[in-house]
Amino acid sequence: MTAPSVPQTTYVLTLSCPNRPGIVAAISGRLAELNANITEAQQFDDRDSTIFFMRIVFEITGGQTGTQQLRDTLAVLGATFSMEWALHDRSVKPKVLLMVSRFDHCLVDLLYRWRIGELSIAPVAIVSNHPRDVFADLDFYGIPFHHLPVTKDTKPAQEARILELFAATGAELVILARYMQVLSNEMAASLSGHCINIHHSFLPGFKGARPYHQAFARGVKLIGATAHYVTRDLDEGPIIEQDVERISHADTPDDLIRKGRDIERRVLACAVRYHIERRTIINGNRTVVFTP
Ligand SMILES: Nc1nc2c(c(=O)[nH]1)N[C@@H](CN(C=O)c1ccc(C(=O)N[C@@H](CCC(=O)O)C(=O)O)cc1)CN2
Repeated sequence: MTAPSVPQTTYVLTLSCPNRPGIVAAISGRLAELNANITEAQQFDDRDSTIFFMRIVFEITGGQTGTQQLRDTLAVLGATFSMEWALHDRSVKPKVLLMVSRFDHCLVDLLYRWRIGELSIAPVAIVSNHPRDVFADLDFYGIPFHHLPVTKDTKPAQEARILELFAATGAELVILARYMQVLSNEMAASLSGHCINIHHSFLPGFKGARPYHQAFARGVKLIGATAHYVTRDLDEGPIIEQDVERISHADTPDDLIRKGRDIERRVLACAVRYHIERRTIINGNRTVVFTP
């Protein structure tokens, strides 16, 4: 008769704290006491800010008691080292709220990656400032769609409804998949660290609403896309991922928009994956990204 299998959980621990000797030894020592098996460990010591960053993936056997004991141990470590830490059970798919305006290429790409199991998310809502019929030929696979048109007067109320939806669905990430409304300072603050935007330029170049036309007018030879955490300052948030492609004098603005779609899709998908795999830690107006 086979022994009942003890549940095994894989956790991702991310942390940051003022740098000092002994942090890694203390953490790995405590995890060893809990019979945790570390499978990945990455660290970065930011000399500029003197902050230490770390990401640890480990497996631990044992049910609920294990988790609470683990959290208690980390709380003590956190107090000892003045640590900000987050523990994520890797089997839990993060609930995600997707936002889009008229251009749906990034939304469709994310939904495809989710549907084939490449992106381990749980989409809970799609929000647009345009009506459902703008996306008439798109299948949203039963994900609730919310049409929240935004004008100068309705913006505060519509943003409040988005935050209500965020809370009611238990979402932990908002993805601006070409959502072309500037979020208010209050909205950006409420979603701080939980909202990723795809900007269709290689930031810091060509901020704002029409970057491809700006790029064409400037005559650049490379175009790009940037995924960043959203802050109150438009297109200024901590960058998670960027990519570029070479273009030529022969490319029209429409050519740039076409070539840009592919860059936007892959940059946003990559940034979302890094975020949900807890590979990103915000470091002031920058990020630490522990890439695979
Ligand atoms: N607080 C923030 N909100 C948003 C950000 C951000 O970085 N911080 N990024 C944008 C996305 N974006 C570029 O990536 C962007 C979106 C919209 C505009 C803009 O000027 N919009 C006009 C209206 C345009 C329209 O209705 O089509 C406006 O809001 O007046 C610039 C850049 C998402 N939000």
